[in-house]
This record gives sequence, C-alpha cells and structure tokens, in this order.
Amino acid sequence: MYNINCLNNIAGIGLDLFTTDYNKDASYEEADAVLVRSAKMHDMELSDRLLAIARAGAGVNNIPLDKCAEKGIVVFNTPGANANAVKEQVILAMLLASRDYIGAVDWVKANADDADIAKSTEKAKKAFAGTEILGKKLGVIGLGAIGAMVANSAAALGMQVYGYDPYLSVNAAWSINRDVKHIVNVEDIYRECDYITIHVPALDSTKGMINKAAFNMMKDGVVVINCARDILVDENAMVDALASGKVKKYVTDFPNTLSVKLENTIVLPHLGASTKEAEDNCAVMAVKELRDYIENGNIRNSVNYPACDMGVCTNTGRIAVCHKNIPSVISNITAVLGAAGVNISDMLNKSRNDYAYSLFDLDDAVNADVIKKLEEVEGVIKVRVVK
Ligand SMILES: NC(=O)c1ccc[n+]([C@@H]2O[C@H](COP(=O)([O-])OP(=O)(O)OC[C@H]3O[C@@H](n4cnc5c(N)ncnc54)[C@H](O)[C@@H]3O)[C@@H](O)[C@H]2O)c1
Ligand SMILES: O=C(O)[C@H](O)COP(=O)(O)O
Repeated sequence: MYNINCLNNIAGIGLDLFTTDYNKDASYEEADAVLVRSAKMHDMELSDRLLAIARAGAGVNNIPLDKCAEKGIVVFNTPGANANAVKEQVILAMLLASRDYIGAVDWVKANADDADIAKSTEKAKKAFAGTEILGKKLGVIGLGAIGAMVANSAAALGMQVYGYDPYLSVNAAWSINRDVKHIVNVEDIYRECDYITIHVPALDSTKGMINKAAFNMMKDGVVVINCARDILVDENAMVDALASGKVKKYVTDFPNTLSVKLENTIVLPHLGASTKEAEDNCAVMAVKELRDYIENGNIRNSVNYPACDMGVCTNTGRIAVCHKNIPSVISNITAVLGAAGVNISDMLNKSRNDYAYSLFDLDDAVNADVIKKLEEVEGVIKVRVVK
C-alpha cells in the first residue's frame, strides 16, 4: 500500500486513477507521494519516506527542488496541461485592457435602479470605449506551452505577433504559427509592441526581467500582461510606469500587497489555471506520472531529476537509484550486484546537472544486505526496490 497526501484540492478524475493499492487519505508525514498545486512547501519537513512530489500544474517555485533532489525525492510537474486555460485568460486580459469592460459592468450595476437606463446607457457608454486588438502588435516573451498557444491564437485574431524565447525547444518551435515573427532581441519587443505578455518560469535569471530599463524602451500606452508569476515584473518600477502613462494598463494574475493598490491595473486572483478542463488535465497527468514512478521507477516530466524510462519490468526484479552525477557510482553499483551474484539484464542511466538516476533490471532477487551495500556506495542518495 502506498500513501498519498494531497496538499491542495486535486481533481477527482485524477485521484480515481489510483488503484486500491493506494491510500489517498494519508497525512503529509506518512506520505510516500504528495500531490500539490500552489501550497508553499519550502518550509515543510521532507520525510525520509517521501519518494515523489507531483505538482498538478506548471510552476514549481513553491517546491524546494534542490532540497528534494538532495533527498532523492523526485519532483514532477504537468507541462502544458493547463496551458489552454491560461491562453484564454491572456486573450481576455488583452480585451479587458482594450475597452473598460470592468468599469462598464460596474456602471450598469450602479445604475440598476435607473428607470431610464436604456437612454442613460447611450450617453454613458463613451466613457468605456476603447480600441481593438486587430492589427496591433503583441510581444510574447517565453514561447513554451502557454506562450506558443497565446502567440498562435493572437495571430489567428489578426494581431501582429512577435515571439521571443532564446531557449525555445524544437518541439515548441514546430507548434508555432509561421506568422509569428521570431524575435532574437527582447528589446525589439519592448520598443515595438502595443501589448506585451510574459510566459517564462520564475527563476533567479528571470526575476524582475520587466524592469525600469524595459519600461523605458516601451511605447507610450503599452499594455503589460502577467499571467506567469508576479516576481517577473518589477512592480515598484511599474508604479512609475503606470503613473507616467507609459503603461496604459497592467493585467496581473497575482494579487500582492503592492499590485492590489496599483492604478490602472486589473488584478485577477490567480485564476489562470482554474478551469475544470485544466484541473482535470493536470490531475490526470500528475497521477499517471506518480504511478509510473512508484510502480515502474520511470521518470517523466521531472523538474529535478532526468527523464528515465524503461517501460514495465518483465525481469525478476528492478531497482531504482537516485544518485549524484559523479564518477564511479555506476561501476560501484554494478560491482556490488556482481559480487552478490546478481545479473543485470538491462540498465539505464541518465543525468541532469548534479543529479543522476539509474534503473537496473535484474535476473535475480536482491536481499536487504545487497540493498544496504548499494546505499553505502559513495554518491548514492536513495535505493528503491521497484519490483
Ligand atoms: N496564472 C496561472 O495560473 C499559471 C498557469 C500555468 C503556468 N503559469 C506560469 O506561466 C509560466 C509559463 O508556463 P508554461 O507552462 O508555458 O511553461 P513552459 O516551461 O512550457 O515555458 C516557459 C518558456 O519560457 C522560456 N524561457 C525561459 N527563460 C526565458 C527568458 N529569459 N526569456 C524568454 N523565454 C524564456 C523557456 O524556454 C520556455 O519555452 C510559468 O511561470 C508558470 O509558472 C501560470
Ligand atoms: O503554475 C501553474 O500551474 C499555475 O500557477 C496554476 O496554479 P494553481 O494550480 O495553484 O492554480
């Protein structure tokens, strides 16, 4: 029986994929695997028992990835599973910024008791009028799962789309409409675009990337949309950019003590991924990843360990080893197995930065003594008998 703990609400369609071999109501302390959305895990204890954490979503800045890797806890996310939901919100954000729909709806509500509202409307509406997005230039920074969808949809709506992503994967590049202009210098986006939307991960290297220098380059009256993470935009610099009219509207999905008080800003309550479809997609993907890891030792879509997949084990046994990416670990592991008379019928070793992961399919069963010797190999972090 494996213990599963959910730190946030996870869609039932995903949880239903756990068989009776899983206890889905386990506490965090006794969990073998954890499912999480945005709950902050940085200050939480990581038990020795914990094998894996699956983030039902994209952003993993709420999880201590290095600390987990150091303890042999594999962290997964669900790339692309909520991308369409965010894309739809970005299209909404552009439209909300183009006409004052929010002010307009508020006006109608405030005048609900006006017996002459049909007539008053025709006088009042000009206060909420705006512009169209057709033909305007949209700059998309980050062309991953979400950025690529935003770029394609905006192009389909008749916008001139500029896309910037210096680390674009080949797969992502294939998915991008040929009408999207490939930008190699982000400053071209700052200088030329009427709308700018950011879709990069929250990393030390991306923190505050939309800053004072970036605002200075932008056209007067630009719209900035942030459905990625608040720390990507220097919101202190945004205060001045909004006050001067450089930024006409800021739409952010991240309320914080500063953003909620900004003028000309529409703050949404982190709603980007909150659709039934996205929640279902994320939950299903996360549970499948966890099950494949727990039952077969395979790693797909990890953010702190390498991808490593040997399918379902058809041999006598399989062991999985999380280890440091240093010399001699594999040779020392195979030496321990060889000395115990255990034949390796197949193996796979993959590395990612400082960490590595190896699967060994075995023709013979391993006993506790062999496992203990494997755990003592220098650089080995965690050894698990998968089968
Ligand atoms: N508002 C929400 O509810 C919500 C939902 C999902 C994702 N997100 C956030 O949206 C962002 C994007 O998510 P995704 O699923 O598209 O991720 P993704 O990993 O598919 O795409 C991110 C892209 O950013 C690119 N990138 C990295 N650094 C860059 C840089 N300095 N300049 C330009 N491009 C850079 C990468 O090459 C990658 O293509 C993340 O920050 C994620 O946390 C928010
Ligand atoms: O990174 C993500 O996937 C989003 O920010 C969604 O977060 P949520 O799952 O808490 O809605």
